[in-house]
Amino acid sequence: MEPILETRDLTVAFGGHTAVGGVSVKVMPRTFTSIIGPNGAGKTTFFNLLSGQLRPTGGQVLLGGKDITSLSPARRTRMGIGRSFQITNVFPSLTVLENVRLAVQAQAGIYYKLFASPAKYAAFEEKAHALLETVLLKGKNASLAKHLAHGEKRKLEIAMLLALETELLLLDEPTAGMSLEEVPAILEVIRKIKAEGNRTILLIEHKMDMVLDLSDRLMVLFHGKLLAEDTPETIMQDERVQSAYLGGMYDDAS
Ligand SMILES: Nc1ncnc2c1ncn2[C@@H]1O[C@H](COP(=O)(O)OP(=O)(O)OP(=O)(O)O)[C@@H](O)[C@H]1O
Repeated sequence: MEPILETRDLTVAFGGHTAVGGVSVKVMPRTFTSIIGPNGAGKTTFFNLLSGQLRPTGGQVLLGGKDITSLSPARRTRMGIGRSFQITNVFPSLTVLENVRLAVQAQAGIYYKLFASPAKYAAFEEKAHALLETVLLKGKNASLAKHLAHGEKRKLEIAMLLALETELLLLDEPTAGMSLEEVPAILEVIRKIKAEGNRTILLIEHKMDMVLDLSDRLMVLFHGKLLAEDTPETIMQDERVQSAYLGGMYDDAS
């Protein structure tokens, strides 16, 4: 099987500082890969290189075997890379359902005509309902987005990301800023998306219990370099990873 995503010697330097250095990985379709590493290891920068927010100073990004290194973020989204912050806006004064319906409409290419036709409108709304069910936010359909709790807002963002229907999902710390009580709900949402089985998911996450629960593969970034890439079992026994742990790699974990 061909990898859906591949990086070859991917590198970006800011001034004299190499934030991501020579990272070569292959991600197989419909797998779940978590990217771990301490603060400043280059995880978000690596995502920026995949989604096109940043251009590398060296190396390549390939999607389905095609070199996409010079393509814009919008082109990459159309080709199948979805990243949560690419959603331009959660409209705070619209309801949860309206926000997701607009994301569904945008994916269908209907931006300006709010009511294209009653049949289409009903189909968009039905899809929005289904997405809200996936992210366990159905009870909040009628709430205004601005009234959601932080964890619920993240769920809304995930529903809007799913509306893009990209095969690849880049999730950058979906539990960031959440209270401990909110974390299990997000874990359940991600588990559910994984169980649907039709996506390739890359997750940046510090919460190791969550990472071990979800991942088929782990990538460990350390000072911008790929320290290891393997199954969670092998990674957890890897001496280099262990010494990185002992060296305080996860001091910041919560
Ligand atoms: N636009 C930029 N200009 C200069 N330096 C940058 C830029 N973006 C990232 N860096 C630097 O690159 C390094 C990697 O940062 P990055 O945010 O990718 O780390 P991270 O692994 O995602 O960390 P965290 O876990 O804290 O989110 C850091 O030293 C950061 O300061």
